Amino acid sequence: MQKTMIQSGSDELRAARQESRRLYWAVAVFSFFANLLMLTGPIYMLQIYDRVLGSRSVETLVALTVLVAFLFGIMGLMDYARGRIMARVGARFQTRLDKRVFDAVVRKSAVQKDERAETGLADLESIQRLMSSQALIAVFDIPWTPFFLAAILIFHPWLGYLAITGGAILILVTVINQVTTRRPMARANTVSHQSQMIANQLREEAEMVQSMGMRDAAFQRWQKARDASLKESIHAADLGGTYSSITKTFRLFLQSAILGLGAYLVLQDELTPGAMIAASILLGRALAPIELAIGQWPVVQRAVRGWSNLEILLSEVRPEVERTELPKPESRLDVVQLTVVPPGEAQAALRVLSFSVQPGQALGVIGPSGAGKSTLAKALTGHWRPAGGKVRLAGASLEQYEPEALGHYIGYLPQRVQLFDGTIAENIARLSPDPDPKLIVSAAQKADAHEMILQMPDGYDTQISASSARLSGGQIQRIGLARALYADPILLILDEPNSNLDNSGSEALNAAIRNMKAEGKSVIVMAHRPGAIQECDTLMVLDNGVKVAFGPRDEVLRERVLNAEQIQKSSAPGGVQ
Ligand SMILES: Nc1ncnc2c1ncn2[C@@H]1O[C@H](COP(=O)(O)OP(=O)(O)OP(=O)(O)O)[C@@H](O)[C@H]1O
Repeated sequence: MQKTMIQSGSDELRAARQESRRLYWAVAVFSFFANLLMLTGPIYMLQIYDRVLGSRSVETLVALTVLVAFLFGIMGLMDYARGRIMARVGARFQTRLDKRVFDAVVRKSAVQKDERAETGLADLESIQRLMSSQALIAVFDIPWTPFFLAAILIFHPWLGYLAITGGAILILVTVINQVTTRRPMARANTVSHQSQMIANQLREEAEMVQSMGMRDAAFQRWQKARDASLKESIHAADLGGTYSSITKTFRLFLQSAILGLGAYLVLQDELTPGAMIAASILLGRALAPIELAIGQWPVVQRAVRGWSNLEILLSEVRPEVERTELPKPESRLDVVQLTVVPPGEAQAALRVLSFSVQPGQALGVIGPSGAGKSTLAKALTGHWRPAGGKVRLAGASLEQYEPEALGHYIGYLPQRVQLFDGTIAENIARLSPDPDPKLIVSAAQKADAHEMILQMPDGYDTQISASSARLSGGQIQRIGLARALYADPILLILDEPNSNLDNSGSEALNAAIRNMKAEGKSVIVMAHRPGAIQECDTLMVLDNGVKVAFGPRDEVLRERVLNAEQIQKSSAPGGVQ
């Protein structure tokens, strides 16, 4: 994606980060004092070797040690305080963006399966982890590295040169580490995510996998992805581990080397023993943040990847604009020259389709498989945006309504009903945190699900799972219908509503449609089975995304029967040419 195109997402992330500006300053101040107090150790050593050992004064030793203990105590407190602040900076960043990223993930996934949307929430968490990690604290310590190196330089130029060269080598290793491990780590992450996805899908469809004897084949498929993931992560871990071992060993060697060089300079009378020890401690301090950054590199890289994914996701899914609240509309639907192209497809699934549904009317939409019925349902619920034309509800196009409100005005029963982990009541109430029991029961009664629910072990409070293992297809469809009716919609869109219903279920469905009509509301039914269009006043026939017939139900049906007879006659031997 072009840099300019991800600008808005990038701005949003930066703005969220900027909100903790004051806390960063606080961390910087604490880091200043913590690092300043880091000098306690070297100064203590200087005093011990060059003063106490020379004067043999126990009082000085005790006084110095008490002072040092106090200063180390303060340093510990500073370090503890900045750690706590950074943990809160990370938490604040995540909380600030949780809703925005969650909305973007849901909105993006509702339209199309998208890898960035799949990892969106984990991406946000990875940034939070980095913000709360030692790696970010190291960022506040790194500016002190030159300062510590300069202090060594003051003790003796040779020691300074050795320290600077050592530091430069470590930084070089860090950069090489960054460059060489970025790709393998990203790859390891992608394949691990893929294998996880395969496992999830197989688990969700466990019943089918088991009953169709697919377990071995499924295992092999998963194992292939798992092996690839393992191979990549071993490769990434090997690389990362190599760099971390090199730096660790090199740093230890450097610490001895500086002591060796210091001892040589002491022998040459160019340095005091205290300065030799102090230089070694200072070197350790100077290089600690670099080593820490290398050790925490996977956290850094994951967060960097998370940041750039979120930049793109948030740029693609812009924040919802504030809309002027419209009154609850009357149930008049006008579809004008509607063209819909399914996401990721080049070809339109619905082409220049126009029709109207008046309050109190029910429209049936029929047509062969792939004709565009479900596509129409998705466009009418505002789920898929039109590539051309408009869908108007009481004169206003769907985009003018606030999406949450639109979800209440339009009740939708999708072709494949998916329930959530929770009670039946919570499912009917669309997971509302403040459900209305009267509305739940009334919706269930309208969907003829009330008696069925009462027969469940805990009635409305029966726990069901997303896989709906304890419910039959028809029961799921009835609960789905109750859910569609819960918010007292003015327009009901039913996609193959009776595919799993028995006779009494179909009758209840027709009663619900009749009820809606009597209340002056409208209904659109996408159907294969004639039972579902029994209550429809008008009928539309779709074929290959185009309206081929529209009119009063019986007229359209008669015409179709006549057409079919004519086609039959014409194809019969000796028929019309
Ligand atoms: N999510 C999608 N992504 C890409 N193309 C899609 C998607 N959903 C539907 N299509 C395409 O749109 C066209 C219409 O499909 P649609 O599901 O609307 O048909 P339908 O009339 O509901 O069929 P059925 O009666 O079998 O449910 C088909 O060619 C299909 O391939």
